[in-house]
Amino acid sequence: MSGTTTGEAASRATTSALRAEGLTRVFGSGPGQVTALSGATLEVAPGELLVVRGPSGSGKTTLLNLLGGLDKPTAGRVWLGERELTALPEAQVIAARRDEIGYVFQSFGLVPVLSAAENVEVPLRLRRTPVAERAERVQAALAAVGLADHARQRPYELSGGQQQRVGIARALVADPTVLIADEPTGQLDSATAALIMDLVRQVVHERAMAAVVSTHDPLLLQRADRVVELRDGRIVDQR
Ligand SMILES: Nc1ncnc2c1ncn2[C@@H]1O[C@H](COP(=O)(O)OP(=O)(O)OP(=O)(O)O)[C@@H](O)[C@H]1O
Repeated sequence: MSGTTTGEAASRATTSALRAEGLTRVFGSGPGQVTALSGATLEVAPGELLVVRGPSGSGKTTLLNLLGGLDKPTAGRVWLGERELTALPEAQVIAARRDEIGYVFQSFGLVPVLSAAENVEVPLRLRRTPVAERAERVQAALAAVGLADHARQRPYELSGGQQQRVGIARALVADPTVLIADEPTGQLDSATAALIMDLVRQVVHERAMAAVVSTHDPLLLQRADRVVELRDGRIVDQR
């Protein structure tokens, strides 16, 4: 029989898609040193939407960048499923970002000269998905965000909400296990923001992704399965 510790580790491995322990990030050195994040511990289950809230400068972007493997912590660890992301060599971190994590950005991050479909296709090109498979997956991802009829349009021909739908389709197309979205509604009016959060919630639940979404907007908190509140780089509330 396995001991308690092994049993706990096994059950955690099966229930949490993303986990962080004691995450700390210090920028700079000397008198200008800033502790952007201090000792953040959290976990996110598959199909769970975790919203990170907090005032400007509280450390939301710093936390999301660390969880998504876009930055390295000064101290602390991140696990992606059973693998410790923070212990992997850089090439494997890049592969994990490409294969297992979808990102959505506040400013959408679309390539202006590419159509909606070509933007959504980018992660599949990076993964060297066979050409024959790509078109089908791109169309399915656009349909999932309600943009099946906008595949050929360029970003400037789409509204802000539609552009963010393209951003979400791009994040979904490679079937990641984790979704990281930093202020995905920050550039949208409140009605569009609510629709985008509803969409994020729907796809996260349908596809059993572990999602971490940051927001300033208190109205969006009701879409969360769980909320983490940051103040001055510390988690002050988790519920
Ligand atoms: N690269 C960096 N170099 C120095 N300081 C940084 C850097 N990135 C963030 N900081 C500082 O760390 C703190 C947390 O910043 P962060 O961007 O994570 O906050 P935030 O909650 O996402 O803010 P906002 O809501 O305004 O985007 C701030 O004091 C910020 O100035």
